[in-house]
Amino acid sequence: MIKQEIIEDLLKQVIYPGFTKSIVHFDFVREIKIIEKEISITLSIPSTSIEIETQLRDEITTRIKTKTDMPVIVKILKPKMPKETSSNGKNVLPNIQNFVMVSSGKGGVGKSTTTVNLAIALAQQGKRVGLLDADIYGPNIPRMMGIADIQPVFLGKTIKPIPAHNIKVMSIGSLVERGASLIWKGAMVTQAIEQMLEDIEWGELDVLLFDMPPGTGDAQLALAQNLPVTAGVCVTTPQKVALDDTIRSMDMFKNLHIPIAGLVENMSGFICPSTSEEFDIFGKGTTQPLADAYETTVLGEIPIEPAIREGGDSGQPITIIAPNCETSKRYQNISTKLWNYLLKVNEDGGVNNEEIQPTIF
Ligand SMILES: Nc1ncnc2c1ncn2[C@@H]1O[C@H](COP(=O)(O)OP(=O)(O)OP(=O)(O)O)[C@@H](O)[C@H]1O
Repeated sequence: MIKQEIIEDLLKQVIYPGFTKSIVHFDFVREIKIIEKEISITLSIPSTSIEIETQLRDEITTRIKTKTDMPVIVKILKPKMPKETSSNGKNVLPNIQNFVMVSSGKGGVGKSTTTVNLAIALAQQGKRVGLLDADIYGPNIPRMMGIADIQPVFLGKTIKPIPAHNIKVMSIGSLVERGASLIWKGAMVTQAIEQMLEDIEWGELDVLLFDMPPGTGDAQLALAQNLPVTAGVCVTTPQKVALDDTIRSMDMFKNLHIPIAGLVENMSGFICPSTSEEFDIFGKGTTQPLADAYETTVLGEIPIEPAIREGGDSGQPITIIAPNCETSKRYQNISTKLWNYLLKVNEDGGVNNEEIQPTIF
C-alpha cells in the first residue's frame, strides 16, 4: 500500500493555479486518508472558480496515478459564492466602499506613478486606502512603494497586503516569479485577476485603487465583472500622438459602464528644479477637448519633474518626501476631486455591473 509521505510529496508538486507555490505550501491540504483500497484527499481552497477546482482535481489524480493504481477521491471545499443581488450585479469585495480603476491608453505615460501618488494623497486625507497592482505585464508598484524586497505573508488560505506609506498594497509582481507574467494571456489573465480579488485579505477600506495594465484588455473586463467599479481615471500625456490611445481607454470605461471621474494630464509642462519656473514642453492643455467630448473633467495637470521619477525609483514618492511642494499639492487636489466624485456616484445610487456579466449559454 502506498505510504502517506509519498502522497504528501506528490502534493507538494501541485502548484496552485495562477501562483508559483504548491497547495501544501499554501496550507490548502486538509486531510489525506488511505482507507483500504482508496485514497481520499480533502483540500480547502479560497477560490470559487470551477476551472481551478477541475485543474487541481486533475493534477492531483494524475500525479498520484504515477505511483499507485488505487482509486483517488479528491474533495475540494470552496468558499460560498459571494452575495450577488439582481440590483447591484456582482461584488466580491463587499467590505470596500469604492473601487477606482486607473487606466491609460498606452504604457509609459505615468499611470503607476499617478496611482501611487493619488493613493498616498487619499491616505494623507484620512481615508483607508488599498492599492492593487494589477499590471500583470509590468508590475512596478512594489518598487515605487519601497516594498520590492518584502514577501507577502500567507494566512492559511489568504494573503495579507503589505503596509507601505499608510496604504495596504498588493501586487501581482509580489505573487508571481519575475518575468512569468509576460507570457500570460486571455483566460489566464482573467483567472489571475479573479484570484487576486478573492485571495487578498483587505479588511475594510474606503477606497481600493487598481493600477491596470495599459490598454483595454481582459484584466479590465475581469475586474469590472467582479466589482462595481465606482470610477475610472484615465492618465494621459499632452502629446497629440497619445490621443487615439486615450480615446480607446475612455471608450473602454463607457463600454464597461464605469463612471469616468476624469483625466489626469501627466508630464504636462516642466518645473525647473532650480528656479521652480514652469516650461511647456510637449504642449499643455490638449486633454481638455477630450474631457469635454466624454462629458468629464481634467482632474489635474502634473508636470514633468525629476523628483517624481526619483521618488518612484527610491520607493519614497514625491507626496511622501515633499508633501508641500507644488506637484504634491496638485496630487492632493486631484485626489480631493476624485473623492468628491466617488461620493457623488454613491449618492446617485452607486454602480451596477449587471449588464457586463458573462453570458452563460
Ligand atoms: N510627471 C513625471 N515627471 C517625471 N517622471 C515621471 C512622471 N511621471 C512618470 N514619470 C516616470 O516615467 C516612467 C514611467 O512611469 P510609470 O511607470 O508610472 O508609467 P506607466 O504608465 O505606469 O507605465 P507602464 O504601464 O508601462 O508600466 C517612470 O520612470 C516614472 O518615474
